[in-house]
Amino acid sequence: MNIHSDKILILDFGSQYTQLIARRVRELGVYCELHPWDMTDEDIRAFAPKGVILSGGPESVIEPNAPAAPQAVWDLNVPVLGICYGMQTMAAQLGGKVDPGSVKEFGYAEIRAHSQSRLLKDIEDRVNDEGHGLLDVWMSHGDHVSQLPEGFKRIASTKDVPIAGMADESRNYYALQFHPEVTHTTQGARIYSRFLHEICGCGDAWKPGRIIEDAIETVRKQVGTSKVLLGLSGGVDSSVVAALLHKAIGEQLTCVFVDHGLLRHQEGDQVMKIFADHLGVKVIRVDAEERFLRELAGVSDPEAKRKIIGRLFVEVFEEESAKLQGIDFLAQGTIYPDVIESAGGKTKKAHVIKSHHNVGGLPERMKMKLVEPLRELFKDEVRAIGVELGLPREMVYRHPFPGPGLGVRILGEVTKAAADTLRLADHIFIEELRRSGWYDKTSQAFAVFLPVKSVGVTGDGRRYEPVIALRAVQTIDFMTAHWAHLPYELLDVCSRRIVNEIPGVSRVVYDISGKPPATIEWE
Ligand SMILES: Nc1ncnc2c1ncn2[C@@H]1O[C@H](COP(=O)(O)OP(=O)(O)OP(=O)(O)O)[C@@H](O)[C@H]1O
Ligand SMILES: O=c1[nH]c(=O)c2[nH+]cn([C@@H]3O[C@H](COP(=O)(O)O)[C@@H](O)[C@H]3O)c2[nH]1
Ligand SMILES: NC(=O)CC[C@H](N)C(=O)O
Ligand SMILES: [Mg+2]
Repeated sequence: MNIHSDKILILDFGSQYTQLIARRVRELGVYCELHPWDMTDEDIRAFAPKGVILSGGPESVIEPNAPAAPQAVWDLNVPVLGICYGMQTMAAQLGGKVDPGSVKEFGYAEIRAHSQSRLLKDIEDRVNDEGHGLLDVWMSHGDHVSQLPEGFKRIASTKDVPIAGMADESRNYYALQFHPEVTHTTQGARIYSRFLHEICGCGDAWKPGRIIEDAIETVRKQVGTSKVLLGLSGGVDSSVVAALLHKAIGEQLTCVFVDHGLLRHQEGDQVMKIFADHLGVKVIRVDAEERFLRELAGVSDPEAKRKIIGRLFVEVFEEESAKLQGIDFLAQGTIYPDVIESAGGKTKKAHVIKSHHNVGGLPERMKMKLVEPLRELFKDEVRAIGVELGLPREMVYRHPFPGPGLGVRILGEVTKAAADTLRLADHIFIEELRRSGWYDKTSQAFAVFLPVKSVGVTGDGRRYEPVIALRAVQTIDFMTAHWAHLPYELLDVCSRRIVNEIPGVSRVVYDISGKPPATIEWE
């Protein structure tokens, strides 16, 4: 069976949890795609899902012109599951009624499951005296369904909301006011499994091993006997693409790894060791440190620095591909959140906060076709595939590292001396995070070089040297982030080691800014 043959369509009404729904569905072995709620009827029919999930959302169905599910959803003759707003719009569209509640439910709630529902049958945390199942769930709503549509029965209630779940089993329509996709809803995965596997009849073919087989087949068909070029950074996404393409097309793949002198401690050697030595991948290491540093000399504006680095990346790639000749394809590590975000981005009028370096500007000018084997995958799936392909865990689970590297972590002008100092400080910080078990509890952590001098005293001597700032954040999608509350003892060890082991540092500070208002990188 094809891994894409059983697929679920998730229509996004703007909930904070929509991506989480998609991840839960994927974890249960079912392929799904997430599309905006106003997807056209034609596209929905063409997608041919085995079931549809309507997400939650911030709007109220009571307002005029509130978002609604397209007609095709009701005409497809497949099961539909409405979550929160999805339940409310289902009720409103099929002839029921939704009212603003006098009691709003945010957070924990206890659900009482009502008898005979195919969706919730025997799924419970506890049973009450009358034999009804009770579930601990997570709620986040103001409105509620006050009158069931024709043909529906109530399948769940809370003490404040009489209709917290409903179903029309003859048509396979189900709806829940709570969010089964969040981990606080302890039976959430079982509820989704019931919907996907039993009600929609989906299999569980979407698994790392099968995804790899499928991707290999697709790449081979697409590429034929042509040559493919991949920019390999040693980061998670491009590393997994390299391992996958190596398996799919072997010698037809050439990777270009640009050592711009702004990499982490011994990173260049590590990348070469893993890919060229162990995995036998063809990797060209371009030593471009001098060129990058020369062009960056005297430049201190963050955007100007980013633009220079971006341009140099493109130049290096162009030069290398010209040398190789006959390259028809450019491989990229585009992943599903990139696709979702750039689709949403078309209508958004966002400010440019910082221009992320982008190898995506390359293909059109180089007339190469794109190979993007990770386009459908979330980061956790990319990681699972990386492990399956035999990449070392440390590489697959490492924190992301921006393309411009230390260039945006040395504030102001970038110099070799600053890069060397920062590399050492960063290395100490990461080493201590790993030692203490905090590396895996943070999403990204690094050191920043601040070119302000401050006075210190070591032994009996005076120091007048720059400052190192440490930053560690916890985040799911890197769009918002909390600063990590690292233990004082850990910060203490890092601070002492950095000042003792690196002569060019007088002082260490810890960044306690969230995003927003700050960004994760300092420039
Ligand atoms: N030093 C480099 N040499 C060659 N290509 C690079 C380099 N740095 C970045 N790239 C290219 O830019 C792309 C985007 O970088 P990005 O940091 O977003 O992804 P990544 O490095 O693959 O993974 P991660 O997000 O885990 O760091 C990479 O996939 C890679 O193709
Ligand atoms: O490949 C990249 N090229 C870039 O130019 C770039 N700038 C920021 N980042 C990474 O993006 C995430 C969010 O960072 P900010 O909060 O600083 O915008 C964080 O994970 C950053 O490390 C980049 N990644
Ligand atoms: N999380 C949701 O989907 C909320 C739905 C709707 N906005 C309400 O407040 O009831
Ligand atoms: Mg990277």
